Amino acid sequence: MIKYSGKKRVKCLLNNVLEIKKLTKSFGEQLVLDNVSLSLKKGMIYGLLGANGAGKTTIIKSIFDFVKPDSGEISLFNEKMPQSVEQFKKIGSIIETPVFYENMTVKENLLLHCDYMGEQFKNNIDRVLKDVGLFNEKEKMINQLSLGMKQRLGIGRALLNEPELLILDEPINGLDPEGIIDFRNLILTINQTYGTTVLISSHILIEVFKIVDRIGIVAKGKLIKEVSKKDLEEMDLDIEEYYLSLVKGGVSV
Ligand SMILES: Nc1ncnc2c1ncn2[C@@H]1O[C@H](COP(=O)(O)OP(=O)(O)OP(=O)(O)O)[C@@H](O)[C@H]1O
Repeated sequence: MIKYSGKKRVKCLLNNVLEIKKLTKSFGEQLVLDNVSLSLKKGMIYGLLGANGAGKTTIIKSIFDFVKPDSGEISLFNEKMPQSVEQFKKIGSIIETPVFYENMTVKENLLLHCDYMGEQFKNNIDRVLKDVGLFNEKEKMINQLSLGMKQRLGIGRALLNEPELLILDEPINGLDPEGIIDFRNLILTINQTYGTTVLISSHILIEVFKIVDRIGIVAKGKLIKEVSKKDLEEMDLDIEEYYLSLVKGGVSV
């Protein structure tokens, strides 16, 4: 099903692809990130889980330098920020709602993305469109797509450059049940085939939990807990109950 031209990457849980240390950010009086540290090893799928307004998007925007942290340090592929454009080209991303040129077709939008990311990725356009179920819509204008179709296209665009790191902010928002299942299978296949590292932020706990290796729970700007899925499963804990016990702060888990 998925056949990118990139070399098959070996899953290796040794190197940190992303490392965030003691990130702090305030907007005016509001402390939005409070000393957040986390790291993603190569090949890991990491779920950043938290309520609306918890700070997930601000963490992600800081990785791309769209938000300037007040303090802290971010390293991508073992290099400290600020990053070169070439480093960012190793990433595929969705940040908030994917934005497209509305008066261009699906295919034209992806071609434009390749102008920036690399001409060689034009060969991937048909494949990613098939992978996200939009091959038959490739000549449609963006303004003819439904919300869920735009979300699928955002996922396709994020995969176009055969990224080493995928950063997906709320990727399943707007997807129908079939779209969510397709998304899950697609991410797992890419991760297992190419060793692609994945960071997914979401407030849809159960769905994201199905595919992650590790979760970090963000509440009110703090990373209040990191735990591996394996450990949670061994403790026989339900992700929703676990999450609620942590954010309500009553139970020590
Ligand atoms: N540019 C900004 N100026 C002022 N406040 C901001 C700005 N960006 C985010 N915030 C505030 O920072 C807090 C965290 O927002 P953020 O978007 O990071 O949360 P989130 O966890 O991604 O939420 P959601 O799940 O709703 O997307 C919120 O209270 C938000 O209002």
